[in-house]
Amino acid sequence: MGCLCGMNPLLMVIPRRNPNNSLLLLSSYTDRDISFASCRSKRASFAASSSSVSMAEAPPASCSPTLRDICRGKVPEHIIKRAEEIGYVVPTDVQQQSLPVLLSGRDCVLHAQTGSGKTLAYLLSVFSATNIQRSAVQALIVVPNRELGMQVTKVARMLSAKPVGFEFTQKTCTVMALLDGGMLKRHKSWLKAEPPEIVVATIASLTQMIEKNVFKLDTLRVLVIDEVDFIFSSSKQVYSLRKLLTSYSTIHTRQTVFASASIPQHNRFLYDCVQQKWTKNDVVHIHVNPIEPMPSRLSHNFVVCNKKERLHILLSLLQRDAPKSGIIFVGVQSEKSKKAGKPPSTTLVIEYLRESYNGGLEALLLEENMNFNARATSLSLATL
Ligand SMILES: Nc1ncnc2c1ncn2[C@@H]1O[C@H](COP(=O)(O)OP(=O)(O)OP(=O)(O)O)[C@@H](O)[C@H]1O
Repeated sequence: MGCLCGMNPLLMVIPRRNPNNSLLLLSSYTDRDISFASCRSKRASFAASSSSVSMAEAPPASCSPTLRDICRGKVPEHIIKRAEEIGYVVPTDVQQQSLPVLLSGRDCVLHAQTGSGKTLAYLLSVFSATNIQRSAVQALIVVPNRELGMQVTKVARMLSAKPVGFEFTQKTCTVMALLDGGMLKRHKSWLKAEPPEIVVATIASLTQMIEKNVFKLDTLRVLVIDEVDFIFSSSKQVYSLRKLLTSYSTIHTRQTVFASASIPQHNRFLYDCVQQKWTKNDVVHIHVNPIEPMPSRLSHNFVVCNKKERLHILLSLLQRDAPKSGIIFVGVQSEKSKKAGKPPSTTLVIEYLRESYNGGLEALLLEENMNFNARATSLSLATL
């Protein structure tokens, strides 16, 4: 990696010899609520990941199935429509590989990095198994903490809302969040009076409700354990989780889904799943390997130069290393320059490189001094 510094760090290029070159920056997005533009970038990075599940070779990108293609006939039409409305059209790698398995009703271990789209994959499966005509808890999603629970609930509620202009007379699916610190009293009466179809719960709140006999899991059709590694690493939660998996409900009447970014000793975990009767014998492990966040070796070079030379030095570095892609950090435009009606620094850099650089380069331009979220939403991609 080459880095060129003037008075402030300014420019960074990632040379061709780094096999993950264009992925370094993209793989750093982990925020769940980033804009769709950055989600798309993120998904671009998934193309390089691989899976351990043996499936028919993925079709070429041009004829890759859409989420609608995969979910047609299995997931209710209003949910598919709503997903499209939100912007979920093209499946991520993990969704493409797991949805056929999940929608067939088989037990599944979803093992893919944070932000790869596991939540949407299991939620679509939950909606496919939920019968809206039946007022009973049919799906339970267990999360390690309140924060994750709130995020999952939000996505589930977003998906179950009525799509714009959709002719729909029946009621929509109800999603209850049973999270630590919540108003459990109110939930208690809600659960008794009109049971929701989907419950998102932390293991502590859930156990409390089950032990107080407020609700039973005999109508359960899908059980999802999200961030399973986290739950299993906490001795407080593990006892209740084991009970949930084997005593409060049974593998014979439910589909079981485990999701996690990391599952240490995953072969051992899969073995335990079957041995301990947490899942059925034919559980499928969908493993989408994480992209190496960094190459194994980094070399950091920098050039000290004065302000006027910066663009010229950047050009020399590009010509020397001929990178396929690069991240260019650009100084923020000064108020004086803005008032003078000059174009922003990002435009100047792109224009200069377009005119002077002959090699092909996919460049991401980032303005310095931005916080993470501002960077995620303001990334401008230029192909030179
Ligand atoms: N098919 C899709 N198209 C567009 N955006 C998507 C798609 N699937 C997921 N996303 C977006 O990608 C982001 C990450 O997805 P998600 O939260 O499902 O990942 P995850 O694998 O469950 O992450 P974690 O390990 O943190 O639970 C979210 O902002 C989500 O809205």
